[in-house]
Amino acid sequence: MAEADQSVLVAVVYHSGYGHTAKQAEAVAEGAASASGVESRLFSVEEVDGAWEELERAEAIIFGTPTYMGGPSAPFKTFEDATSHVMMAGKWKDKIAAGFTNSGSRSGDKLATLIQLAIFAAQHGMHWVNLGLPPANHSSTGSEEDLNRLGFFLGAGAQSNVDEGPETAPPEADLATARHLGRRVALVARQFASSVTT
Ligand SMILES: Cc1cc2nc3c(=O)[nH]c(=O)nc-3n(C[C@H](O)[C@H](O)[C@H](O)COP(=O)(O)O)c2cc1C
Repeated sequence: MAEADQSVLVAVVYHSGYGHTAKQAEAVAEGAASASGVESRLFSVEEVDGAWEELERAEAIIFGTPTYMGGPSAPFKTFEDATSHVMMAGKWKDKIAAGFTNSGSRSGDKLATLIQLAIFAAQHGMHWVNLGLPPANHSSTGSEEDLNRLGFFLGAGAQSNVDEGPETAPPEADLATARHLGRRVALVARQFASSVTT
């Protein structure tokens, strides 16, 4: 945990097969770093083997994966399974956690992925932070530009048209929603770190 004069660390661990969820992950990390006194680090699951110590040092870890076949992608699940030794040692207990996912369809069963990420965090004894935005784009005055246009509560959702590359998908509204989640987690982590007494 950070000392009073140290910056709070928010780590983002993600998988992305084709680059779309990577864009969402970058936005989450950018949002986290926008909070003063907070440093964010981005790790793909492919590079996580060199990052265990840094993850242990982090006040918060935000998990992100594309939704494949109605759940986290296989590489992300491999990462989850690789954390069993971390879980047994209680190394992430009482850290802050949150999650995000991106997929091709508006729904695409993304909620199942967010629920799985929340269960994963709970198995580690982490404290789950939700999205904290009202559902948008659900009335005649809503639009595709709204924050949380896909209407999730548990975490951040994004939707990438399957015929577009990561240069244009997911759209800006979903990236702004991701930035919101990163900043929200950073503020909670900062508050949590400052209130920890020994
Ligand atoms: C194996 C596979 C399974 C997929 N399953 C779903 C799904 O269940 N729901 C959905 O909406 N999109 C699904 N998609 C589409 C991806 O979620 C979508 O293309 C996403 O943007 C990919 O993110 P990435 O570029 O980060 O890998 C699937 C794609 C693949 C390759």
